[in-house]
Amino acid sequence: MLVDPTPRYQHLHQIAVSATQMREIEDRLFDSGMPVAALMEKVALLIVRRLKEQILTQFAFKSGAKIGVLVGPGNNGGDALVVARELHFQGYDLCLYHPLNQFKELPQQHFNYARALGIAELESVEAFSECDLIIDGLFGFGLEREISGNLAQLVETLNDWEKPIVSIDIPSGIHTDTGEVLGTAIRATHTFCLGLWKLAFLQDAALAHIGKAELIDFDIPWADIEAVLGKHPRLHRVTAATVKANLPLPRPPVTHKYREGHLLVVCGSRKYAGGAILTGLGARGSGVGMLSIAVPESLKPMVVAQLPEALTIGCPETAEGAIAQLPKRVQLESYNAIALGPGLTPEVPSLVETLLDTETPLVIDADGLNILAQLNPIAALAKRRAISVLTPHAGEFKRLFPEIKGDRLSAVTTAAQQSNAIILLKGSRTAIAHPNGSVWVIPESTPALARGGSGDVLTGLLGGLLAQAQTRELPLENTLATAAWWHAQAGILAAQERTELGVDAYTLSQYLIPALCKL
Ligand SMILES: NC(=O)C1=CN([C@@H]2O[C@H](COP(=O)(O)OP(=O)(O)OC[C@H]3O[C@@H](n4cnc5c(N)ncnc54)[C@H](OP(=O)(O)O)[C@@H]3O)[C@@H](O)[C@H]2O)[C@@H](O)CC1
Ligand SMILES: Nc1ncnc2c1ncn2[C@@H]1O[C@H](COP(=O)(O)OP(=O)(O)O)[C@@H](O)[C@H]1O
Ligand SMILES: [K+]
Repeated sequence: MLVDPTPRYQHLHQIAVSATQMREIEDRLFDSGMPVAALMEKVALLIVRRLKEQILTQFAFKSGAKIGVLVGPGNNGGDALVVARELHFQGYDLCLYHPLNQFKELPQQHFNYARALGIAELESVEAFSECDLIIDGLFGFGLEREISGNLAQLVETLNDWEKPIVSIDIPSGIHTDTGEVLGTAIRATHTFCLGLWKLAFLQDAALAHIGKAELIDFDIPWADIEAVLGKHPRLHRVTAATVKANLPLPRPPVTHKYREGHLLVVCGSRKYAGGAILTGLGARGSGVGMLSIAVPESLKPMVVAQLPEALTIGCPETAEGAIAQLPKRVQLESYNAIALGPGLTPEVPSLVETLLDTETPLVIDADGLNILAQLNPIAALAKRRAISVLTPHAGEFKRLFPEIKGDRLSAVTTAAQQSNAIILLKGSRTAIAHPNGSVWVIPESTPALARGGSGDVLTGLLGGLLAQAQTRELPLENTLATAAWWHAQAGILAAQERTELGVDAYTLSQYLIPALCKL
């Protein structure tokens, strides 16, 4: 079974669908006998309820407030017309604008009734300038081509006013799957996503348009979801519920430090010493049983001062102060995981080649990725027998996989399949793709993390959890998703307490444990 219907709410938030999948699921509902008009009515009433609870109270709109409704030709417009009718009955001052003259049959009926009720119809969008709130029911998941000409102008005019805009299902102009702006798109302050999360809500490209997002559950039967997505959906929205079941907690009462994972961090150079410290602090936050840190010999006293619990390995260094090689006594196979990259400098490719040759799971970041990019990454990774987790940001991703184009979710999926490695593509909505095709996305984060060093903390945290997962036999996919979710939550908590400007990478590492306590 994909889902147990009892905790519906939890499971509903762990999946997301494409426009095609949504249409297939809806068709199953209609084929089973649910009347389209009844569903539209139900959805619209749920929207009205949340509008009143959330938005109309938030902006202290009394009944009588003026609300403009932008109505499109399809069912998205139909939803908007039912919402308009209900708000009209509840005493709000409604006006409609429908820029396209044709309607599908059901929206046409709702339009006729709205007209019969005397709801005002506007000749142009300009009159919306007097509205307190605008509802966007222009296009939903049926939009397939670019918005252009007068329609595009209209959308831009609405955006320029910077009024509160509530989009129904998806901001009009956003591609439901890729999140791309098709010509132009509504910049909503709130979006009510209907039924199931659409992929666009997990794409960086759409985020500036979505505003605050909320899912409106209209009781799609699980059997229909499962029939379309399969028993094991490939796309996972990572939530607190995913994570709770996959932390290396509680620890067994009888254990010892090596049974709780031994991570080797290979990071830092004289030029970029901080990378080693931040990666070490991320690893410390993971609770890993034993932490070893290999750094250039000259950095050893600094690392000992910052991370006294770690076993610090001083390495021979180049004239520039990069690690030249690992000391011979270091047995790479004795570690449960190795995290490498932050602060290494691109100077010594042979170091990365040595690490790639091991049969120990690797987390590769930053300069580790830059070196890998020069080595023909696909060939280098194909030779590996153990797990490789690559953690590129968008720039590093391009250097590693210059041929792969397309939206973030499909690009990261392709990269994992081509390279036979796990690719964690960092960004506002970090996505982790596995060679078997499954993708895990972190749906909630904070721009406070857009700051030098936050990725280094993630590398350490990932490495530490991966090492623990190896000894505790925790599921790999869930473990990596847990690390990325936890990192984002630490950022969110730190930003709540210290503002988005108060989340430097060191501070972020100090919020890992408080974020866990909150969970
Ligand atoms: N089924 C249900 O009861 C439920 C459905 N729901 C709601 O239905 C929505 C999906 O409805 P939908 O399939 O009717 O598509 P929608 O997004 O309204 O737009 C399609 C229309 O726009 C037109 N058009 C497209 N692009 C255009 C362009 N660039 N410029 C101009 N025109 C363009 C296109 O024209 P055509 O391509 O056919 O020429 C077509 O007429 C969904 O998002 C949700 O809100 C939910 O409430 C759940 C219950
Ligand atoms: N706008 C954003 N919203 C949420 N998270 C972000 C945003 N920008 C960056 N991040 C996160 O911050 C981290 C930055 O990592 P990275 O780019 O490697 O920086 P560095 O190498 O300086 O540590 C990643 O985890 C990324 O997902
Ligand atoms: K819309």
